[in-house]
Amino acid sequence: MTMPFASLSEFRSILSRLPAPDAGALAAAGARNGQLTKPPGALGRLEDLAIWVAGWQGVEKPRCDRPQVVIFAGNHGVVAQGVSAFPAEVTVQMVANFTHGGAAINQLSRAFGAEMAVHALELDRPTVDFTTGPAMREDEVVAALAVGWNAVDPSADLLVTGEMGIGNTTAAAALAAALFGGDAGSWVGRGTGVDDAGLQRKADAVARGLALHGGVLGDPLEVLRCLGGRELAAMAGAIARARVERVPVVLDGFICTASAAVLEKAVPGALDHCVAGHVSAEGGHARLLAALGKTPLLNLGLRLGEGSGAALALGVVKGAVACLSGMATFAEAGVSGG
Ligand SMILES: O=C(O)c1ccc[n+]([C@@H]2O[C@H](COP(=O)([O-])O)[C@@H](O)[C@H]2O)c1
Ligand SMILES: Cc1cc2nc[nH]c2cc1C
Repeated sequence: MTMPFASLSEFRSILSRLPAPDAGALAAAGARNGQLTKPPGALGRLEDLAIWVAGWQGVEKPRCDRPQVVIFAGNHGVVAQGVSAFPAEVTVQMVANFTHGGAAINQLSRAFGAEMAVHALELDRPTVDFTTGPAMREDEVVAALAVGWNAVDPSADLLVTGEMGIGNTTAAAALAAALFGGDAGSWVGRGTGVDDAGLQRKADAVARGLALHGGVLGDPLEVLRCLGGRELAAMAGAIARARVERVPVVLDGFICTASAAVLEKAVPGALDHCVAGHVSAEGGHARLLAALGKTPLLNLGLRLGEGSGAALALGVVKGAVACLSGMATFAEAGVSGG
C-alpha cells in the first residue's frame, strides 16, 4: 500500500491546504440554472444541490453516472463494556455478506448504479477499549486513514462512505462528545438496539473515555486516535482524499458524520464538499448534523449504517444533476419567460 502520509502531522498538513470549488463552474452552473424551463426556484433544494456538485466537479453540467460506495469495517475493544446488542463477530460475518452481495448496501448500490468496495481493517485485532487506554497508536490511526485515502477512485463523480463495526455507535458518540462537548448521555443512542441498561453502559463508557483522554480533547486528530476506531479513521481519510480530488461526498449516518466531524473540527470548511445524505434514527445524529450546519436530504428513520442512507440519497443527487445538465433553456425550448 502506498502511504500518502507517514504521521498525523503530515495528514494535518494536507488538511491545511485543501482545494476550493471551481468558481467559474459555480457561476456557469448558476447562470444555466436560471435559464432552465421552470419557474425560478421551482426545483427547490435540487437546484442548489446540482450547482454545488457542478462547483466541485469543475463543470457547468455535472454528472452522477459513476458514483462510488466504499464501506470500511472495524472492531472495537469497547464492546467489552456491553455496549452493543450484537456480538463482535457480526462485523466479520457482515463483511462476508457484503462480499457475497447479500447486504442492504449491495442492493442500494446496484439500484443507484454505484461501484461498491469493502475494506476490512484488521478485524481480528480490535482497537483498545478506550475506557482503558487510547484506542489506537499513532501508526495504527495513520494506517487506517491511509486505507481510506487509497480506497477513493479519483475518477468517480461522487463518493459515499459507509461503515460496519459492532460497537461503533459508542465510539462515534465519544467522538461527538469530545468534539462538541455536552454530556456523554446526550450523545449515545440505541445503536443496534440496546435496552435501557445497555444505553446506560454506553453513557458510562463514553464518560469514562472522555475523563481518561481529557488531555487530548482540544486536538481533533488525537480525539480520533484515542476514542475512534479504524473504520472511522478510514472514512475520515477517504473524505479528505475526495476533497483533494474535488469529488463531492454524500455522508451517511451517525458514525460516518462523527468521523467527518473530526476533519471539520481540525480545519473549518473541510466538509464543504460533503452533503448530509440522511438523518439517522440514532440519538445524536440530528444534533451532530446541526452542529456541522448540514441539513439532511432524507429522513426515513434508517439506523443501519453501511452507507445505506447516503446511497439512497444518491437518487436525489442523480435527479438534481440530471435536471441541471439535461433540461432545455427557455430559449432552446421556445417557452415564454415569466
Ligand atoms: O448509521 C447510523 O446512524 C447507525 C445507527 C445505528 C447502528 N448502525 C450500525 O450498527 C452498528 C453499530 O451499532 P452498535 O449498537 O454495535 O454500536 C454498526 O455496524 C453501524 O453500521 C448505524
Ligand atoms: C446484522 C447487522 C447488519 C449491520 N449493518 C450495519 N450494521 C449492522 C449491524 C448488524 C447487527
